[in-house]
Formats: sequence, C-alpha cells, structure tokens
Amino acid sequence: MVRILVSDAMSEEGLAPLLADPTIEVVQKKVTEVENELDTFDALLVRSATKVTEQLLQNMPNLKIVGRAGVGVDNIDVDAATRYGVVVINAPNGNTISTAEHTFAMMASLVRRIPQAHISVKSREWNRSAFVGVELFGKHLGIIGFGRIGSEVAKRARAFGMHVHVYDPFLTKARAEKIGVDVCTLDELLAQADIITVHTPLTKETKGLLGQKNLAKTKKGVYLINCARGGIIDEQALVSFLENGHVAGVALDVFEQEPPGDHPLLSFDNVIVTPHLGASTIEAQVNVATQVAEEVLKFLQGKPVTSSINLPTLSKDVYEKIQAFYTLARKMGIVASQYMSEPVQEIAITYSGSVADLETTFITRSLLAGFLKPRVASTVNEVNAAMIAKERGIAFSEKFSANGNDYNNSITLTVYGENKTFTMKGTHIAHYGDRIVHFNGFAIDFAPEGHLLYIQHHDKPGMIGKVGNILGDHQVNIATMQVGRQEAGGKAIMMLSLDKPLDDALVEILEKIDDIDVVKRLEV
Ligand SMILES: NC(=O)C1=CN([C@@H]2O[C@H](COP(=O)(O)OP(=O)(O)OC[C@H]3O[C@@H](n4cnc5c(N)ncnc54)[C@H](O)[C@@H]3O)[C@@H](O)[C@H]2O)C=CC1
Ligand SMILES: O=C(O)C(=O)COP(=O)(O)O
Repeated sequence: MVRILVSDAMSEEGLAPLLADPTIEVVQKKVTEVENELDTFDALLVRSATKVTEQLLQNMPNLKIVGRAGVGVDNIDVDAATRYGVVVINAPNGNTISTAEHTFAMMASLVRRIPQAHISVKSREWNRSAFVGVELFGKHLGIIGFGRIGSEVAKRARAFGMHVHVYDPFLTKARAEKIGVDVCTLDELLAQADIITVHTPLTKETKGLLGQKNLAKTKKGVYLINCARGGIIDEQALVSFLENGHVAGVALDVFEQEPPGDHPLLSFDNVIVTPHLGASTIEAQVNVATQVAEEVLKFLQGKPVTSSINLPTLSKDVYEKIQAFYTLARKMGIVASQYMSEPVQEIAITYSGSVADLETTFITRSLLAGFLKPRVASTVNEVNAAMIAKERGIAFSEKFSANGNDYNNSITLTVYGENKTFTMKGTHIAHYGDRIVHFNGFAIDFAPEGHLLYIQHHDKPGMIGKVGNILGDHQVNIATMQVGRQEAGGKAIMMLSLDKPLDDALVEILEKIDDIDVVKRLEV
C-alpha cells in the first residue's frame, strides 16, 4: 500500500484521484502528528506552511516525491531533496489568476483605504473626509517579475487604464512585445512608478531587491505591494521609508516570517495586510490540489511528471518515444558497473541512429543511475544520478551520430576506469526487446536481463562443454547462451543466462579452469 502524507490543508475535491485509489492510503495530518510513522510515507504533499527541511527528508527515508500544491518551493530544501533522490513537483499555474486578482484587490484597497474605512464604519464612525483616495486610472504601475502572475496583473492594470512598466531580466523582447508592455530597467521602473508590485520568486538575487538603496530611487508617495514572497521588499527598510513618509502605503500578503507576530509594520495605519491569501480561493485550491494529485499519481505509476523542479520535464509523447531506451540504458549502466569493478573516471555515451534525435537527458540519467546503483548505499535515481556522479568524480559526456552503424538505433557506452576501458553497445528492437550487440570488443547478441554469467576464455574445443558440465553438476540450469570471438583460436567470450544466481564457490571453480581468464556474475 502506497502512503501519502498531506500535511497542509488541501482541497478534498482536488485530492479525489488519490482518495479514490484503493492502492493508496492518504493521511491528512501535520508532520508533527505522525512523527512515529514518518518513515512509512512514499509521498508528501504540502503548501507553504510545512517546511521540508533536510532533517525532515532524513526522517522520511521512504519518500520518493514531494508535491507542492502551489508555486513557491522556498519552503522546500530542493537541493537536499535532489541529493536524497526525491522528486519535487509543484502546481505552477493553478493559482495564477487568484493571486493576480488578490494583488488587484490589494491595490484597489490600498489606494482607496478600504480596510481602514471598513474598520472605521464598523467602529460606528462616519468620517468620509478621512478616506480620500487616488484613482488607479492614468497611474504608472511598475511590475517587477513578469512571469505568470505579473503578466496577469498587467492585463488587469491595462483594463483599468494604467501605464504598465515591467522589469524582468529574463523576459524576452518577443514576449514583451506580444503583451504590449513597456520593458525597462529596474532604475527606470523605480523612477517612474506610482505603484510597484513584486512578482518574482524569492532567490538570492531578489531577497531585499527593494531595500534601502532601491527604495530611495522610488518617487515620493509611492505605493508598494508584495503578494509574492516576504523579504523581496526588505521589511526593515520598509519601516524606515514609512516612518519618513516617503512611502504612501503598503499592501502585504506575505512576510519574512509567517505569521509575522508583533511586527513593527503592523502598527502603521497605511500598511494593509492579509495572511498569505493570494492562492486562497476555492478555484485555485481545487486547481493546485488536482494538479499535484494527478502528477503524484502519474509518478507512482512510473509515468513522467511534467512539472518537476529537479528533474527534466517530459511530455507524454516524448516519454513514450524514449521509454524503451530509458530501460535499455538503465540495464547497460547496471551491467557496465558490475563488469568494471574498479574506480571509474569517465563515462562516455554515444547515441546513434533514431535515438540520437530524441530527448536523451533522461536516458543518460537513467544510464548513470543504473551504473551508480551497485556502487552507492543511498538511493540513486534520475533525480540525483548526475549530482552523485559529479560528487564521485565521474565525468560523463554525450555524443550523437545520425548513423546507426547497422542498427536502427544504438547506445554505445565507454567506461574509462583506473586500469582498463570497457565498451558495450546496446540496441532496442521493436517486438524483440533490448539486446547487447557488442561487449568488451566482442560482437555478441544477448538480452541484458536476469542472472548473467560472463566468461572470457581462449577459443578452444570443449570450453563450452566444461562450463556446461560444472554448472549442470551444481544444479544450475542454463536458460540461454551466446558466444563470440575475435578470431578463431583467439580470445572468446560466453554470455550465459542462468535460472539462478551463482554462488562464490562456483565462480571460484570456474575461474580455476585452464584457459578461462575472466568470470563475472552480472545481475540485472
Ligand atoms: N501570495 C500567494 O499566495 C502566492 C504567491 N506566489 C508567489 O508569486 C511569485 C510569482 O509567481 P509566478 O508568477 O507564478 O512565477 P513565475 O515563475 O511565472 O514568474 C516569476 C518571474 O520572476 C522573474 N524573475 C526572476 N528573478 C528576477 C529578478 N531578479 N528580477 C526580476 N524578475 C525576476 C522570472 O523571470 C519570472 O518571469 C512567486 O514568488 C510565488 O511563490 C504565487 C502564488 C500564490
Ligand atoms: O503558491 C504559492 O507560491 C503560494 O504562496 C501559495 O501558498 P499557499 O499554498 O496558499 O500556502
């Protein structure tokens, strides 16, 4: 039974695909309420409240995937998740509209002082002159971060007759022109805007982006809005610009610490606040929960996920095309790693023929994961394979060749070890399966599956018989056997597929046979 922990409040409707699956048990409890069973969960679903720290990941050794029902993953230690081989996915667009609408609600509330007026009337006052606002029409709106939410805010601002200026260092000119916004530098935006709203992720670059220095470049009387992440506008700097009257008003949905406690910002009359409500609509919550639930389900069924933070993303079409090679590559990695039982410095992969035109990132990661699996104690998979290879000083490279060299497609793997170099070539044949067609310099044809026994020997009459007899005497049945040689009477190999794995004693007996040079068990 697969166990999924849902540790933040999530829409039941969105979680329906998981709740309906009889092979899945969904536990809707906080991490602190299930401390004794953390090691039993396969998946963890969170919003922004649960902090997925390295410590939590360590306490959840069975965890395979973290699903963030929302956009920001700053509450998740993605690097640590990657190291532990845990996939992190999010729901990148399910709450875009809700957050853009909330930003607009905050903007209108800010310039018309609606929250303050509301409190006043509820306190039985009727003071119309105290709440004179300004129009949005004709004002200059500066949007910092022009992704999903920023661009939805821009559309609404234009409908309100605002002039929109955008700063986003990653925005392409073509996209900006298509949307018809004025793209400017940060300094230009700061100098022109009557209202500034931030819509970036919280990163090293954006933390404190609107701090002492940049706030000083804004117009006196500027309004500021943060419905993105606490800390993009530096809270301490903000306090001083409110105190000196430079900033006319601030709307905050997010805080450096949530909840903010008794923060000095909360005592300013012209600071309006909401408790991180951008995504809190029925629609957004159904959307994000549905997105992560469907993605987690796909992942658990071994299908590709499309919104992963730490894996290359794959469409269903691409996945279907690469699937066969993905499996072949994994098996080749496992075989090569066992054959090369020595330290390895480099792995070179050449994709030839039809496979060379495919998205090979995943195939390479699969091969690396297969190669590293017999060598590392921790979980290794497509998420962390490249990172672990790097940590272990194993370089890897990919080459592509349109020519399949007698095969419609092939993957050639060369492993450079401390003492020797090993090469193998595999191909996938439709309706036939995975075949290894070159092994260690020998042309051969075997399926990389099950309990394999590789023997390198001198090409002499009777060698196959000797091996066959010994295995037979020890009740080891040979399922298939392939042979190859470089030249008559020269070096030759046998690749046997056995019905059960060989024990050490039998390997030693085989090694002692005259004219046998190498005996290797390969378990795939
Ligand atoms: N208040 C709430 O409940 C919600 C908050 N959010 C937050 O809103 C923010 C934006 O979300 P989306 O628009 O969905 O993300 P997005 O990824 O679509 O857009 C972010 C944009 O920021 C830009 N950017 C990155 N670094 C920048 C920098 N140094 N300067 C200027 N621009 C930069 C990127 O190029 C990108 O265009 C995120 O921080 C997200 O976590 C999202 C949903 C709900
Ligand atoms: O999606 C995001 O980035 C959000 O900030 C929404 O957070 P929440 O899921 O409401 O805790």
